[in-house]
Amino acid sequence: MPTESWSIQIDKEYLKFSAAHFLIFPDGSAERLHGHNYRVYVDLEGRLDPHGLVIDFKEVKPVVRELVDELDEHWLLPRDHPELRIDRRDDGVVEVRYRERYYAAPEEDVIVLPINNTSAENFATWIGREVHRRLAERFPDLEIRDLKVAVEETQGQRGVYRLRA
Ligand SMILES: Nc1nc2c(c(=O)[nH]1)N=C([C@H](O)[C@H](O)COP(=O)(O)OP(=O)(O)OP(=O)(O)O)CN2
Repeated sequence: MPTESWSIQIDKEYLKFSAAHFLIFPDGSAERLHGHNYRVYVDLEGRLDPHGLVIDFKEVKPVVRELVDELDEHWLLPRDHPELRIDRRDDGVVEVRYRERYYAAPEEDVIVLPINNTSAENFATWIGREVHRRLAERFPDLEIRDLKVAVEETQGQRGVYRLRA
């Protein structure tokens, strides 16, 4: 028996954020601190309502937009890496230590995310869970069957998170 499904896809040039990061590799080596213009893509599968909509694009885009705006122009740090230390000083400076490295930055420039490495996959995970949480909160009747969020770090390479209900 064939099954049918419906989804919306959001791929907008303005759904992007610029951020600094460094990735830590499995052998413990780490990239230099550098930045990317990340782009975010969202696919959402749900029930088709009597008006022929899964959900109005206009309801989803602001949720993604507010997330990318929150991340934009920050240094993104992983809270849960086992060897990276992040300390907030009383004078509003964040100190970051990784092995022999030491950095200090104003706390308003830094966002510490609940991830273990600043990979595109982990950014997609954090954004995907937040999109799901915020949509569920704002649209309690929305039935999300499948949500896919991709984060493109450099052109043509993306980390993808998928949540299936
Ligand atoms: N699975 C992942 N692998 C890598 C990630 C990641 O997020 N997930 N990230 C990086 C780097 O942070 C990096 O900035 C991208 O590196 P690279 O592949 O070298 O990117 P380029 O587009 O500059 O590479 P080209 O040589 O132009 O193809 C690394 N790996």
